[in-house]
Amino acid sequence: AIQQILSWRKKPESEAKFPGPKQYPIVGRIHDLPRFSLWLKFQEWAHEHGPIYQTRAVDQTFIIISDEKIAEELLVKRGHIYSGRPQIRSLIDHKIKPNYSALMDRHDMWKYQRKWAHAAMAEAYKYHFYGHVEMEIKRYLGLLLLDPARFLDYTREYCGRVMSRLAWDDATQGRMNGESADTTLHCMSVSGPITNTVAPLWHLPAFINPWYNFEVKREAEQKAWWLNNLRVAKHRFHEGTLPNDTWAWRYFDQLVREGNPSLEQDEEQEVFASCMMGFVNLVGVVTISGPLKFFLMAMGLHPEWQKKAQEEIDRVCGDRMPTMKDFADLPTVRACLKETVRWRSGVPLGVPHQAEQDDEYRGVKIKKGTIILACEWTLNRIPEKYPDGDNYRPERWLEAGWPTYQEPLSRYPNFREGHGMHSFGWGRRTCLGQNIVDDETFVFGASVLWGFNIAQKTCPRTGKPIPIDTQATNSHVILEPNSYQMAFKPRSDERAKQILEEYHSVLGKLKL
Ligand code: HEM
Repeated sequence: AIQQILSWRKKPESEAKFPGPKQYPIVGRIHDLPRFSLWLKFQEWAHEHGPIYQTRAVDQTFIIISDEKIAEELLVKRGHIYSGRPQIRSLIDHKIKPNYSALMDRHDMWKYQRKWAHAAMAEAYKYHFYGHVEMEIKRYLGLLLLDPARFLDYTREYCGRVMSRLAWDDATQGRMNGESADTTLHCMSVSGPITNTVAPLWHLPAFINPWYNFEVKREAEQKAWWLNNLRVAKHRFHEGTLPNDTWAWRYFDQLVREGNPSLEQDEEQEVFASCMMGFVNLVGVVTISGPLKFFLMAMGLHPEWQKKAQEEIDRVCGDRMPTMKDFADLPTVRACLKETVRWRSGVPLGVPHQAEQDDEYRGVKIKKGTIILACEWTLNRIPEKYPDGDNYRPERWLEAGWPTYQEPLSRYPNFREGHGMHSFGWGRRTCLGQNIVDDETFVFGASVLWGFNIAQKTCPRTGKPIPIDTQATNSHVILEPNSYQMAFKPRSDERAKQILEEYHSVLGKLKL
């Protein structure tokens, strides 16, 4: 507070500023920032103050961008300035530790981990993730048939299993992977521990600080779990039983090629490697399960689009289950998925960037340390690019005349290129998961719609559909919708039989 009062006295009156909401002494505008659905407040302010505005929470300045061009100018063209990450109060030293690739500052460790993960992902994409996505979907459909009420659980587990299979050849860790991701996301979100908003509480001494103690335990358990997985995988590599389509195998093979055939490493090196793989593994779960849960919701609420996609699938695949080979022929399925991620963003605030040095933009000085947020929720509702942005309109990707329409439809829309790629962030920090998002969501969407009709559940008392609040989420940085109900019915007895047969055919091959 004293620092602020002194800086007000020093500040020349005329210093140019971006517009923004009225700021109050000391608090700035922290008092009316909601902990849940914060993006709605940012959207409201964007309508009031324009595509770039600034606000303050105590002594931290934020610049909020709601325009693609401005975001590109700052976060891409000036990526050498705006690619840091801000401190999240309730995580410990995440800017420098190996277990937080996406939350580190840009230093050599970040560069190494990012390069490694990018190469591993690109290699696996060449082989469409070695068929694991298609194997896991057969398990998922079987479970959906047997126990449809648990569809939300199974959806997250499907995503966790694909990642754990790719990382360590151990899909059984998929459930734990999802839970661990969820807790980590809670701890790093404004909707999480109160210490993320009332930061001074974080500095209470450890013996009366439940938030700090929780975080120390959470982080230690997660790191120990990752390290154990690495060591098990190393043991299996030595034995010759670790499949070569895992990231762990790729890493050990690299060590061998670098002249370390015995894979001797000290603990620090092992921790580094286990965190590098563990983090990619972890970040790939909820990022995909959130959009998939919203996709099922959208299909239940928009039977007309469900029907269009099913007619397309039936025309192309008939009685066989869809696979990645059908990608080019199922644009309606892809449009429904792409529109889901636009309509209900999985990362609605974007991931914050931080200015690494002083800069000036449009005549306004931006200080080192300023946090820049390109608000994804607002970007997805810019009327010129996304007309009728509040509504679910997959036709914007399918029909000429819409600003986001792109040809050929055998290629667009997708999650790797073309319009709407701002969902995956900006410049040097762009998401590394686009390839797997493309495959995993496509196989999921096409297969579920091939096998099932999805409808809102009816209340047995009123006879009316049970309402779904499509905006109710956990408000994490990467979010999932709150629990909701939906009815799944196999589209025919024949399809149900096929789903069960396919389920049995993979049981022996999958780790359960
Ligand atoms: C629809 C799903 C997904 C969306 C919308 C999404 C979105 C994002 C966004 C907005 C960022 C921050 C970019 C920035 O700071 O400008 C990000 C970063 C990242 N994403 Fe994703 N993501 C998705 C799926 C995935 C998956 C499946 C993986 C991995 C398997 C992944 C791995 C990463 C990593 C490693 C980063 C950190 C990059 C860095 O800081 O250097 N993402 N993602």
